[in-house]
Amino acid sequence: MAYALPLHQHGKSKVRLGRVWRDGNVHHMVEWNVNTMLESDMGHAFFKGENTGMTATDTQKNTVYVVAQRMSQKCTVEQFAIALAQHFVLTYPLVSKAKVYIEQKPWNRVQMGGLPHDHGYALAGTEVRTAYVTYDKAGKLDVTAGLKELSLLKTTQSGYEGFLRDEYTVLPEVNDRIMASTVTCTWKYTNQPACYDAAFAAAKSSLLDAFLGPAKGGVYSPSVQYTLYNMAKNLLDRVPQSESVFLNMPNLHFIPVNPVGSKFNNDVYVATSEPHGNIEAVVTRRGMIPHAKL
Ligand SMILES: O=c1[nH]c(=O)c2[nH]c(=O)[nH]c2[nH]1
Repeated sequence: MAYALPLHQHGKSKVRLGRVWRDGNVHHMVEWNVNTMLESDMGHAFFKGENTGMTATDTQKNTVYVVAQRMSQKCTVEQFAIALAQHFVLTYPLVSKAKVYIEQKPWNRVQMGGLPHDHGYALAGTEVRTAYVTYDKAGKLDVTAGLKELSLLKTTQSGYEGFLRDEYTVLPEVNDRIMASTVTCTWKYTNQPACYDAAFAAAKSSLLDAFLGPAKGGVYSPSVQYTLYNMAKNLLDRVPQSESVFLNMPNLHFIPVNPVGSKFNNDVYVATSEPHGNIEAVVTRRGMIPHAKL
């Protein structure tokens, strides 16, 4: 039997990275999901099991981080994709064509009080507003408002230090890291607000303000736990009709990368969502009954 190999290619999929360019206190951040695919003169790998001259997919993944770091000026996803594709073709003699497909997450700089935040981002168009209502024969009405999938990120003003260390602990202590979360929050009303829309707007901005801090400079977070508690307190302060707040905040890790042949320079991160930390709490006004997790 004679066989043909009309197509072969190999690449790395879902190389997720964060890239931060720091211009003084003002930071620019992108999150990219990169997929590479190389067409190359590698028939011998298929026919004979010989890998000579093959650009391993692991090398392709490492190269994504290296080229991301080399983009020393803030660049577009197209410019990065061009640099990466050209690198593969110009570096490896057997590669005839590089195909680079990238998806960019819609992280947008948050506007706070009309000012662009120095280092605070929110994911566009993901947030869902929720309402949970019960009403019984005795005429008792309970209204629990909320939101979910509110994704927030800050490129600095976050750290995590002083935690228990034992033989299972390898996490380094840091006083500067990216903090990102997809917030779920519900709050139960003791009294019904005159306007649910206005109460919702106040609740949402209380969460954003406590997570990100002021547009200029932000606010330091020593942990997701501390920030979560401040977000809940802020909501209780600014929405006087609320009595109990539930918050769930996954800790979506951005892990510093040492690109091959170089060092982490507060610039390139592996963007992950699995596994992730998960922090949640109910915060009430003193004496109030906490509402159940929905
Ligand atoms: O803010 C954090 N809280 C944690 O509980 C935790 N655990 C961890 O590994 N990193 C972090 N960060």
